[in-house]
Amino acid sequence: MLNMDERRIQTISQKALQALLYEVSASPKPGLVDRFNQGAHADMDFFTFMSSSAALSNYFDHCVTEGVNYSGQNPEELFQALRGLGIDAEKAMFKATDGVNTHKGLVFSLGIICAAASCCMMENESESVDTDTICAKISLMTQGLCMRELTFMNKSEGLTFGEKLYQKYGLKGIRGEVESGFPTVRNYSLPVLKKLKSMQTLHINDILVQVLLHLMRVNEDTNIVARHDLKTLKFVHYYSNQVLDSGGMLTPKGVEMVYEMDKEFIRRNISPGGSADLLAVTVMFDLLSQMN
Ligand SMILES: CC(C)(COP(=O)(O)OP(=O)(O)OC[C@H]1O[C@@H](n2cnc3c(N)ncnc32)[C@H](O[C@H]2O[C@H](COP(=O)(O)OP(=O)(O)OP(=O)(O)O)[C@@H](O)[C@H]2O)[C@@H]1O)[C@@H](O)C(=O)NCCC(=O)NCCS
Ligand SMILES: Nc1ncnc2[nH]cnc12
Repeated sequence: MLNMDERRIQTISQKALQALLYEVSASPKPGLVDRFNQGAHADMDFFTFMSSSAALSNYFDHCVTEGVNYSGQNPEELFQALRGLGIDAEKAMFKATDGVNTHKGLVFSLGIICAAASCCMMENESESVDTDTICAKISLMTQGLCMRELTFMNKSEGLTFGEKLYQKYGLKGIRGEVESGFPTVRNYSLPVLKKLKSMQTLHINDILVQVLLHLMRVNEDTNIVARHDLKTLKFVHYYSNQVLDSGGMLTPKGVEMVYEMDKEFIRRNISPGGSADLLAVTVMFDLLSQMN
């Protein structure tokens, strides 16, 4: 039987599911799956993401519980306990999507955030916990991850894209983002989300697309580099800047440019999947910060 505090902590997993659903629903997202089209993806659509999200809901509950179980203990052990859950969740995702990778990045990122948030809430005996505290815990949980899995990796076969891209370009991808406590979210996208929400005139859909553009102009998205190269990543940064300079989702001209950008990305087969993931992470931190 859960007591009041534990029931409250369990709502963290609902926020993770909401973050997944908000991310895929925001439209139009250049090159990504959304309510309007499949973006630069032949093998998945909006409904694939619904199936995947539903399949992951139990996983987030388990991560929250693990965070509670490991409160007051070594954060690195909490991370190790999560990895088995993450691998099982990836299997559940692939089963629900007939083998398509919809949420691999978010299984990793949101799983860690769920566990870190519940762990911090238990340790601080508080009903809410701020983003900096959760991110500091995440850094402790994952410290040494890049060195262990990228710098001193000693396998030469069966490398994931993330591992190959580190070897080729030195990009740390999602591991670097997590180990540093999500600096791209804390420094760029979360302040933009909070500012746009405080204006109280914009629809949440347009706010989310605008936040995505801000992410796309700075994020070292290994998903783009895996399909293309560093030049294409620079092109995405440049293009996102141009659209934001015209106002993005905040002006009629900017909105026109976002639709044009979607067509151009589909034509060029560009999918900013890493930025989509960080959009969901941004939403998650915002929802957690409103929990009190
Ligand atoms: C630790 C792992 C998650 C790392 O996996 P990997 O070595 O593959 O690492 P990365 O490539 O660096 O990243 C994995 C996914 O993270 C997303 N991502 C990339 N860059 C960033 C970034 N800068 N910030 C945030 N997130 C980022 C990205 O996910 C999105 O893309 C996915 C689609 O990818 P894919 O199918 O490869 O690409 P497509 O182009 O669509 O394929 P084709 O159509 O061309 O065939 C999608 O999922 C988005 O979410 C990266 O893909 C992992 O290996 C691991 O350890 N897993 C075990 C589970 C675990 O430990 N869990 C821990 C529990 S907390
Ligand atoms: N909406 C989306 N479209 C394509 N890849 C994604 N990865 C995470 N969200 C995505």
